[in-house]
Amino acid sequence: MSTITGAVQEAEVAGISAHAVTVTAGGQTILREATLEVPVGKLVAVIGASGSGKSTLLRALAGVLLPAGGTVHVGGVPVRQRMTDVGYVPFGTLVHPELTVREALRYAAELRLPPGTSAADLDARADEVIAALHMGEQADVRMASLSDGQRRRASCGIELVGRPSVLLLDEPATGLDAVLEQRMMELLRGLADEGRGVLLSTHATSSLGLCDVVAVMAPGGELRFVGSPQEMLERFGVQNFDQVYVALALEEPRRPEGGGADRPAPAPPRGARAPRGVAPPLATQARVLARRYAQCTLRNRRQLTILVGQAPVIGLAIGFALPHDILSDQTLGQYYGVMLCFLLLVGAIWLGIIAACREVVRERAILARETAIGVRVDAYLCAKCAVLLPLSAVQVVLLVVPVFVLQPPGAGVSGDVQMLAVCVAASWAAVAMGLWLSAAVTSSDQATSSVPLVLIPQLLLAGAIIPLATMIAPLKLVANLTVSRWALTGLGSAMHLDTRLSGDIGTVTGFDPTFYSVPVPLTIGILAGGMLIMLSAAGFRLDRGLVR
Ligand SMILES: Nc1ncnc2c1ncn2[C@@H]1O[C@H](COP(=O)(O)OP(=O)(O)OP(=O)(O)O)[C@@H](O)[C@H]1O
Repeated sequence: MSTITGAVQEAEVAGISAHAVTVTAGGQTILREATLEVPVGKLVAVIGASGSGKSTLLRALAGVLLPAGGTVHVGGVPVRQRMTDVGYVPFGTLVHPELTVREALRYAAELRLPPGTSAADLDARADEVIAALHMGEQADVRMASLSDGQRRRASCGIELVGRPSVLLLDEPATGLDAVLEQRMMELLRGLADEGRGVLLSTHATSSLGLCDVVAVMAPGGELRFVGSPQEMLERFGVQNFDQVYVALALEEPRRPEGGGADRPAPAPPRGARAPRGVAPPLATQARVLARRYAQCTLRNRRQLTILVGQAPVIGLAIGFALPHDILSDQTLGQYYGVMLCFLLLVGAIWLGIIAACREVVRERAILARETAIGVRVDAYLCAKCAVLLPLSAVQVVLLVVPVFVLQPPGAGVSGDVQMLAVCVAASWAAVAMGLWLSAAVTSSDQATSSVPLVLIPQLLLAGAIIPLATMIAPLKLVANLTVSRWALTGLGSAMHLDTRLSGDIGTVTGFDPTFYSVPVPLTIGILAGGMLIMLSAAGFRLDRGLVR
């Protein structure tokens, strides 16, 4: 049988220990002074009623949640300084459905193994983990096509690739049938026997006999008991593991015992070990993440077709909506010129926001995990931009060309090119806005339903429906901060609307020719600046929002 023993021995291994860890949330204590140790070579299970705090304990141990009190150490060093030593598999699966198992593990290896690891070693590491997980047959199957149990194993493999000395798994057996559950527990037993500390939370009791230690959580976040499976049966006065839940429900709330808070803090081992992991440099991270994102985007054919396909449809709709040859009309053409610019920018902003608004939030859990092992948020956002910006440039070309064919703006080739450039800049700023939105929400549904909140002000404040000159001063100030206002100025300037707008039409509509007399490169520069500001805001939001 393949093992990953050699890999574990290469690194200094150390167990994880929590002392008197307390977690509060929403004004309540959800974990009370929990003390627990997971030494290397041991398999530890945390059981307990739903809502008793098992996941909270794991998150605190994994360092993804900051406890209100107590300490968590790996090899004597605070866990937050040794995140790369801890493999954490939250409930559910942290995988990209578009990738195969081999590809996912290969990317994980690139992000987790030391910089400079050769391509052959990265491949070998992915193969080694596939073999250890007995997933040879599924190695080239996409995650989306795997069963739940197989996906869980693959999630576990993604963490194992980095050779963690501690592995924490939140309910890895939930939803598996009895046979698969037994196999999962045997796999975890094997991983512990190979020399790492393994902790899992579980509701399943049939395989608890495989564990060295069982920790029992009682409602209210109280760690009621820590000991061997046999000691647990004796402590609760029951014959089998299932009955522990019944006995626990009948007990009064009380202070922890066994491994609870009464124990003194475990002394850090002498010569506490330094963190092992050194994350790859920013550029390498950005490259790996961009490759992975591009691969996932290209594989998601239906989504890509919708994104790209809607651009010419919107373009044709704009082109046909305007009356034929109206732009050459001496009077109305000026008004329709403004409308043409407005519709183009609305299309460009729409395409940018829609392409980006779900792209962070849908992999938020993966990002949280990867930032914990050293992936940088700026590398992540660069990778998003490396894919989304070219994609939205293509969309904008497909939007603009039908419009120009059906309604030539009459600004000459250089004017057309400038208009195209402004539309691209507006869509890129909108991509950044979409990424910020995606970073600020917590679900894809929230992202989609929040799009009008950012889009409607862009429509109202552009200066086409309500001319800027007629706005009250505070609104004018806000309008000057919108993408659409500068895109309209840029497009109108490229179309020479300043000279085309006559006083008559201005009197009727409120349009001001000076609004369109800004150099086009300046408007593009302003849009680019806006894009950078919004990307920074997205990065700031992610930096603050991923770890509590
Ligand atoms: N962010 C939060 N804000 C408020 N309460 C929270 C938060 N996270 C968890 N809780 C509460 O803390 C308690 C423990 O939650 P936790 O998810 O750790 O329980 P669990 O034992 O893992 O449950 P299950 O077995 O159902 O997964 C629950 O009552 C939960 O509602």
